[in-house]
Amino acid sequence: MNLPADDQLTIAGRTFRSRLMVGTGKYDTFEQMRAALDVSEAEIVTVAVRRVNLDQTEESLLNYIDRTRYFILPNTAGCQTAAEAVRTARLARAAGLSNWVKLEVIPSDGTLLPDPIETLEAAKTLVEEGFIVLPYTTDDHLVAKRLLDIGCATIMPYGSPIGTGRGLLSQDRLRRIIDLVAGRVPVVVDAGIGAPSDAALAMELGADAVLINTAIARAKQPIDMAHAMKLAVLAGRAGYLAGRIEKSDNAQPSSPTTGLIGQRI
Ligand SMILES: CC(=O)[C@@H](O)[C@H](O)COP(=O)(O)O
Repeated sequence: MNLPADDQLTIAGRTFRSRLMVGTGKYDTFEQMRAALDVSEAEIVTVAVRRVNLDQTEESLLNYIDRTRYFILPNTAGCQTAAEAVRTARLARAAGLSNWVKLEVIPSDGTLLPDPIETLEAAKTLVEEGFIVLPYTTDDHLVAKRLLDIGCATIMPYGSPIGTGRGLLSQDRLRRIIDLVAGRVPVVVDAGIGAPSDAALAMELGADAVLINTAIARAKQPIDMAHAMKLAVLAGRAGYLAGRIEKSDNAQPSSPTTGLIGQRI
C-alpha cells in the first residue's frame, strides 16, 4: 500500500515514514521482540528507562534494538510523581539515550491512568530543560490544551487504559483533542489499542500516529500481529487522507434511480 511520499510524521522537526510506534515490554523473549519490531516497520520504539541496563554491562534490551534503524524514545514508566519522572528523564539523557522523553506519570492506584497534575508539572520542567516531551495523557481536551501550551512536542491521549485492549473508549473525546491540536503538534493515540481495527479507526479519526505495546506483544502470534497493525495504520491513514463519506440517517440507493431501461417517464 502506498501513501504519498510526502506524507510523513514530523515531531519536533524530525520526520518519520511510519506512523506506528511500538513498545518493547511484555514479549516472551528479546528475540521475539526484535522480530516483531522488524515486521512492524516502526521507526520509533519506546523503552522504559527503569527497565534498561543503561551501562549495558549485562544482557540488555538495548542490545536487541538496532539504533541505526530505530529511534529510541525513552519513557518514564514506573514514575508516580513529577519529581521521579524528571529524574528519570535526566538519567536517560545523561546516559546518552535521548533528550526526547515519553512522559508517563502514573500513580499506584491500579488504574494505570495518568496523573494530570503531576504530568503537567513534569512536562513544564522538562520543556524548560530542553527536553522534547511527548506526554501520555487522558482524553481530556483541557489537559491536552495545557500540555500544548507548555510546549510539548506531541499529545498522546489514551484510547483506553494501558494493557486493557479495549480500543477507543470515546471517539468523541479523541476527535475533540484532534480538532483542538490540529496542525500544531501530532496527536498519537497511545494505549488500549487491542485490535488492528482500533488502530485503523484511530487513524481514520485523524490521529497522526498510534503507539501499541500489549496488543502486539501479548497476541497469540506477536510477529503476525505486528504485521497486521502495520497494515491497519496504513489503511487508516489512507482512508483518512481519502476522506470518508458523511454518515447519513437516510438510506440512499447505490445505483442510479433515473434513466433506467423500461422506466416510465
Ligand atoms: C509502551 C508504552 O509506552 C505505553 O504507553 C503503553 O504500554 C502502551 O499501551 P498498550 O500496552 O495498551 O498498547
